[in-house]
Amino acid sequence: MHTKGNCCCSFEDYKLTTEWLMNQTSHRPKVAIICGSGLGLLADGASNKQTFRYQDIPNFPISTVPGHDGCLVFGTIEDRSCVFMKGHFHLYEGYTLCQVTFPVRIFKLMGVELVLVTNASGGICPDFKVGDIMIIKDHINLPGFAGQHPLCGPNDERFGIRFPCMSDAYSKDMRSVVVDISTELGCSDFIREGVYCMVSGPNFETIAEARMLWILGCDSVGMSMVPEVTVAKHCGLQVVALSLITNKVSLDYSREEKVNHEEVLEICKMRAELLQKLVTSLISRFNQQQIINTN
Ligand SMILES: O=P(O)(O)O[C@@H]1C[C@H](O)[C@@H](CO)O1
Ligand SMILES: Nc1nc2[nH]cnc2c(=O)[nH]1
Repeated sequence: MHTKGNCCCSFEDYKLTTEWLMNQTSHRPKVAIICGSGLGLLADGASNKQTFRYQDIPNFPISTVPGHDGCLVFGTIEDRSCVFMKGHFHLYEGYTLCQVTFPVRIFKLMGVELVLVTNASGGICPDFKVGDIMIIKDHINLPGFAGQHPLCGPNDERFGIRFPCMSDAYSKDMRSVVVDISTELGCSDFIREGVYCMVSGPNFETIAEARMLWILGCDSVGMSMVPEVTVAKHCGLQVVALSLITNKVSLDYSREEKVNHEEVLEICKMRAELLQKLVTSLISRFNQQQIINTN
């Protein structure tokens, strides 16, 4: 890869990877699903699967975090060709934001129209319970405030404009479809809506940090997704994002619980089946043209 300002990938890098993948598969996905920590199981329901390990794909970073399998799976759900990222990339792994978001631009060049993101996060809103699924309605890009932003550096107009609008990053129509689906599936008790804040990690929050985030309007906190969503929105993709609340973030010095990654993965396992049903139904609605291009 070449270095261009803050960006380490050129348009040719993106093109080369896209062409390599398109030459290996006959799938032409319109939907990409980015599976967060421990949520790679979401790909298991697909048929006609074709799997590529990240290390075998030109220019692709590799996953270094437990719970992130590190492979790209093409498959069919409800007659719709999809591509799943089993594992995504994080700043705390030492990747640049250009590497973290590399796959999103590959999806764009492949012809993807909708990116469905799942992740794990800690619940800050005191009403949230472990195992709740938060439909993300907005985010706070905390690393972005400090210049760790995936769109810093020369802007490539082939992907999008210099100053993209982010006030509608998470499609309102799609969010209401998720609410409808959760009612049909009888799981609306677990469904919340809220604001996700990205921190770089890798440590979980101090109590003072958690209190600050709550005052700032954050309902949950995690270490991913915002760069991918920003790049997806920049290049005109629709986005829907679901965050699994895997732990409650402590706002109180008297609380004894200590969060750890194993607990995060355990809760992901517990909710993987429900998330899979939600994701499948969402793809099928997309398939029925109910929510396509209505952003
Ligand atoms: O990769 P995601 O954002 O789903 O997972 C969160 C953030 C860290 O990677 C990990 C910490 O347990 O969970
Ligand atoms: N930053 C952060 N990321 C998480 N991912 C899962 N839980 C948490 C959490 O409590 N804090």
